[in-house]
Amino acid sequence: MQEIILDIQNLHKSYGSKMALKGVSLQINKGTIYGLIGQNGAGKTTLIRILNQIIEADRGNVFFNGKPLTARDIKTLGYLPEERGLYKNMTIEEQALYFGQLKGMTKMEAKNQLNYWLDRFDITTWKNKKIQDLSKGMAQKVQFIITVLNQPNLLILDEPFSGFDPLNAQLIADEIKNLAQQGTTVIFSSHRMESVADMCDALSLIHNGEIILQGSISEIQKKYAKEIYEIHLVNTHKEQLATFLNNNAYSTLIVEDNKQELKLEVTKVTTERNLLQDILKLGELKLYKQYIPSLQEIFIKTIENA
Ligand SMILES: Nc1ncnc2c1ncn2[C@@H]1O[C@H](COP(=O)(O)OP(=O)(O)OP(=O)(O)O)[C@@H](O)[C@H]1O
Repeated sequence: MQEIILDIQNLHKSYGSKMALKGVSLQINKGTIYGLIGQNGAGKTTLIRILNQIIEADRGNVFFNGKPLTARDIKTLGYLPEERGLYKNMTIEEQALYFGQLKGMTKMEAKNQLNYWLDRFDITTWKNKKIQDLSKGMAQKVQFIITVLNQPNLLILDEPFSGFDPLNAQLIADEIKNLAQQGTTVIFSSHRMESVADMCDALSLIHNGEIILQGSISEIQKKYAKEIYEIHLVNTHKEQLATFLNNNAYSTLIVEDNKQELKLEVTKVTTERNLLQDILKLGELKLYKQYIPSLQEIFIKTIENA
């Protein structure tokens, strides 16, 4: 059975009259990568700041490993904030020792972990470089190392790929997946919806402080895939087509009608009718395919309908 590591119940948070979170609840299983997705201003950072205890919720509960989340748990968290915070005048090693010790590591533990990661990324020669001498992407890599240095149980990453070129973004993505495989639970927050499908096992889509879509990626895709069909027909019977279009059992969009071929996108509104039988009356079938929308399409439609 899956073990729930984080149980967030009915969180509310307002800034003055602005309600940033309006009753957010979600559960995250241990060792999974969980996406927090939403447009700018949706409430993602507010939720993350509550988890990191930078701010307090007005109402609601957070349970970590079955117990209320407290300041003690901070040492077992890793947080990569959207606004990165490294000391420009410190060397990478000084930085690692400083942040490692803040998280309760000994100097030796911090050094060992730093060496492990520098070696893993093949950048051992960087150890005594100052942050001010690094490129933006190099500094991002160091920030990632600092975040995972204490081998956190829960890793919270806010837009982890911003500032990385595609190659380095892939490198970091692989490391995140690797950590999850070893048992680290990862919260991955992003407004870039396309990067989520590849990374996450499950997600919550937040819109105006509320969760409007939630579940595992496969559940979400299955749910949306069920009802939509891509259909191409030739030699269409116009009258029967008109009847079909007016049939309440389907919502039909004509994608293209180029005389030779009619392309339809049909959504089943009820399960009572047999779509294939109905379609076969309309003409000669060239394509009948269940349409699986991309996550990004699902998100955009869900937000539009919210
Ligand atoms: N300190 C604050 N004071 C007042 N309003 C705030 C404050 N922080 C956030 N907000 C408001 O709360 C809402 C949620 O903001 P939040 O930063 O949580 O969104 P987000 O999903 O992280 O957005 P982004 O993707 O742009 O980082 C927004 O309307 C924002 O303007």
